[in-house]
Amino acid sequence: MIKIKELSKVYLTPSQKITALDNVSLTVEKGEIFGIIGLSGAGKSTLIRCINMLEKPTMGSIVVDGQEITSLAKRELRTARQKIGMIFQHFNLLSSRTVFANVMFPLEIAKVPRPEAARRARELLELVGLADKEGAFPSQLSGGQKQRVGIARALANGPKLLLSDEATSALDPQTTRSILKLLRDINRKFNLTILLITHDMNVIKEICDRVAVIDNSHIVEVGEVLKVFASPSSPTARSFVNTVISREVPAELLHRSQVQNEQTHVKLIRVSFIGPSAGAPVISSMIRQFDIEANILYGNVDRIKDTPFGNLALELIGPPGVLQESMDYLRSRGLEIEVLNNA
Ligand SMILES: Nc1ncnc2c1ncn2[C@@H]1O[C@H](COP(=O)(O)OP(=O)(O)OP(=O)(O)O)[C@@H](O)[C@H]1O
Repeated sequence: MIKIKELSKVYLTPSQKITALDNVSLTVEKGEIFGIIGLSGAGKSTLIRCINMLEKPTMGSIVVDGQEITSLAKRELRTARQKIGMIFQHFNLLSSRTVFANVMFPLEIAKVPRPEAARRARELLELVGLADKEGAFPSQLSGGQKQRVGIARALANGPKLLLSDEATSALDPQTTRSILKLLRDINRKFNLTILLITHDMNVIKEICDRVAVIDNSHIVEVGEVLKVFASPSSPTARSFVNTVISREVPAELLHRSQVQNEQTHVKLIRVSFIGPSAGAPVISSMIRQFDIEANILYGNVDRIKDTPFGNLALELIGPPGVLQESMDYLRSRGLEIEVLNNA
């Protein structure tokens, strides 16, 4: 649905040259919810504005739904934009228009005949759960309701792609969850591709299929959300994952000696497991099979989208060869293992 190749964006200000995106390549598949996460200033908004054709890239190519958008003429640009819906952090509703008239707005611009436009606007308000608010003005709505209007408006022209620019950042956690659930329902119902940018790893965890981590104008990691949570490979991804799930092992445990004596070593490992194959039976069968001692230091089970995701820190004590065999065994059963006291 989106193919970005070697995209760069440099802003020229009177005093300096700012590279907001540097050689970014990325593919978003049709029907997926793709999240881009990064700290403030990383380049997220610039990326979404390039995809939305609000910003012209300095270099590189962006293909949306088979069409190269970086070289479109004005008229083609208008038509291409109608295939892309967008929702915003601060909703961007027209305050002088009612809820109904806000949803009608893009349909008026697209010159859809009024009866058809009105039917579509009402259908969309029904879809977002605001059928009873069509005569209200934005100032009479809560934040969550305003974003629902924003979503209805973004869907008015039947876009193939929905872009979300920090759409839940101004909302409380409960409202955030309800808006994310609505986005997921819409994604499933219409097989609509959603690209969202956020600085909140909870948003990624809640609804995204894949995530790209952007740091300092570069994409530093891309992968399935479960995979990135289980084994983040870049320091930036690791610190985002740590904001959501506790993966920290107390320093005093990390610095304990690895060697009790020649025959008895200590390995501190982190085990991650994904899906219904909970880790516990695998761990207990490891303990039965190998002559080692295993102490659980901490453990938790979380959910990423609908999939259970567990994290366990274990201290394994035994002969070095047997420790290695037991870790190989865990890996052979599909668990991710990270040795924490390798120093
Ligand atoms: N119009 C502009 N002119 C000059 N510099 C800009 C412009 N827009 C963005 N920048 C700069 O480009 C870099 C990336 O900004 P961008 O807004 O894309 O980051 P971001 O990840 O979206 O941050 P935030 O989460 O704070 O919105 C920053 O250094 C920013 O100051």
